[in-house]
Amino acid sequence: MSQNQNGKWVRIAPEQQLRGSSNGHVEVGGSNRLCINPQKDHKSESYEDLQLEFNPLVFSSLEQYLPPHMLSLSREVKVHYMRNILLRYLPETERIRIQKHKEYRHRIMLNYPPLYKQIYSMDAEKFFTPSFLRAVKENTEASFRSIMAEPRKGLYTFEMLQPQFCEMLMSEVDNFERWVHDTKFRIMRPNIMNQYGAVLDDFGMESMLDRLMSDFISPISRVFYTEIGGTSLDSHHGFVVEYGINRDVELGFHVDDAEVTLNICLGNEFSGGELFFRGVRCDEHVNSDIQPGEIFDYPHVPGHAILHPGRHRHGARPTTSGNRMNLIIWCRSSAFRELKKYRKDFSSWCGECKRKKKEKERILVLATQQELMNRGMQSAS
Ligand SMILES: O=C(O)CCC(=O)C(=O)O
Ligand SMILES: [Fe+2]
Repeated sequence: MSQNQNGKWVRIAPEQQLRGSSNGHVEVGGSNRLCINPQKDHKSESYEDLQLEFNPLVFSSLEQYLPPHMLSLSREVKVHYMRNILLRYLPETERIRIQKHKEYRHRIMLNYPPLYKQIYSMDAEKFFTPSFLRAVKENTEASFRSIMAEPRKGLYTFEMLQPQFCEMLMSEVDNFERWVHDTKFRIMRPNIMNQYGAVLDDFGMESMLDRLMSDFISPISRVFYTEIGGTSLDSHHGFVVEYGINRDVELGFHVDDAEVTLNICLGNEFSGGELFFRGVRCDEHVNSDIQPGEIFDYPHVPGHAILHPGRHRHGARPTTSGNRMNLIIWCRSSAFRELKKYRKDFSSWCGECKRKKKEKERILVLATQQELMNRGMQSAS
C-alpha cells in the first residue's frame, strides 16, 4: 500500500497503469485502486438508469472513494473503472449466472403486458393503510409499537396493506401466470421449495420493492433488528407464494435466505395455512432442538404482515380449502453476511448459542463455588 497527498490507497490487485488516451477516454488497466478515505464533500452521481450486474447504489457509494482526479470525469469512465474493481470479486460462473438472469428478465419485460401499471411504482397512500403510513412517517420505536403486536420476541405482526392493493396485486399475478401458460414461457419459481408462485422482481416490480424495503422495512428493522443486520439491508428477493387447489399445499420447515423477512397475506378465502415458528438459529445450530417458549403458530389475516428474522425457523401448514396468496420480501444485508464470516458466537440472536453460553456460565459458577468451598475446608483443617 502506498500514500499520496489525499490519503492512503487501498491496494486491490497488482498494480497497472491508468492511461489517458488521445480521444479523452481513460484506458483502465486490470487493476484499479480506491482511496481508503472517501471524499465526503463529493456528490456522487446516480447510476440507477444503467443496466449493470451490480446494484447501482454500490457505484454511487464507491464513487467517493475514487482517486480524486477521477471525480470530475464522465460517468461512463467512472462506471468502467469501478466495474473493473467489482468484477474481481465475482467468480466467472457467478458472472455468467447474473448475465443469464438479466437476459431472462429482459425477455419477460419485453413481452409481458402488465394489467395494472400503477402498482409497478410506489404509491404509498394507495398501497398502505393509514395506521401503517402514520407509524412509518413518525419513525420512532413508540410509533411502530403502537400498531404492532409482538407475540414472541422478535416477531411483529401488524395491519399493512389496503384491500384494493391486495386485489390488484393478486390479479396482476394471475394475469402473469396466465401469460406464462399461454406463451409457454418457462419461468423460475421463487425458490426450490415452491412449484407455484412468481418472482415479482423478474417482471418489473424490482424498483417498487426496493422502495418498499428502503423506505418502509428498513426504518422498522433499524429499530428492532440491530443484532441481525437490520441497520444495513441492501438487497431483496420479492415474490408471491400461492397455496390451495391446483397450487402448492404447504411449506416444509426452513430458514429463509434473508436477514429480515416480511410476509404479508394478500388474501382470498382460505382455511389453514398457518405459519409455525420454532426459534432463531445460526448456520451451525439450524437443526438443534426446540426450546421451551420457542413454539409459536401464526394464522394469516389478509392485509396483515408478519415481520421476522430470516433465521427464525418456520414453515407453513397445509392450506386445507380455498386459495391463499402471500407477498414475501426477503431483505438481505451484505455487510452483516461479511461480518458473520469472522464470528462464531451468535448468542445475541441464536437460541442455541445463547443456551450453550448460559450452560457454560452455569458450569463455571458451579466450579468456582466448589473451588471456594474446597479452599474454605482446607483453611479450616
Ligand atoms: O407460506 C407462507 O406464508 C410462508 C412462505 C415462506 O416462509 C417462504 O416462502 O419462505
Ligand atoms: Fe420462509
